[in-house]
Amino acid sequence: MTKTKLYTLALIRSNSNILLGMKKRGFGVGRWNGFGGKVHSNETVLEAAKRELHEESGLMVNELQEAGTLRFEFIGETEIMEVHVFTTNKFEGTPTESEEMRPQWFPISEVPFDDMWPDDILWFPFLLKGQKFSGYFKFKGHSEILDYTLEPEC
Ligand SMILES: CNc1nc2c(ncn2C)c(=O)[nH]1
Repeated sequence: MTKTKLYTLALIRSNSNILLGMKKRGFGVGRWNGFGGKVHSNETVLEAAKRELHEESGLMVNELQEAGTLRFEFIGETEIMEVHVFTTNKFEGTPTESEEMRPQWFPISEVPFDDMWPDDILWFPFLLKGQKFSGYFKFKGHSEILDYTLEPEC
């Protein structure tokens, strides 16, 4: 019986740059990614997104725009990861390295997809255009996508 677990992912923009973090440990270690994590039972998805962003990057935000939803299945695992993706270009603070993440600004034209989750290159164009999206990815291990669906959502 598969169960869905909620996660958040926040991508912060500033002009033509995007803030990514190098994951220093745990799930996705060694890859650049947005900032996020698990949703606790006593908080909303939006509250979790803001909390995780601050914990991992030091940035504070008042608002986050919903950018899309990604669901991940990993062959052999019963949990479906449901990742709620957010974005904003309004934030306070300076990106600060945490135990989890080493933040770095990248020009949009230089997003290091080769060192990111393999699905990112597929849905980033929707994010960058401000087109909401919904995707489902079936992974074998952490680097092979067996199949996927990805569509714009209004
Ligand atoms: C499995 N692919 C994937 N997983 C992510 C991502 N961000 C957070 N998590 C847990 C991502 O971009 N791709």
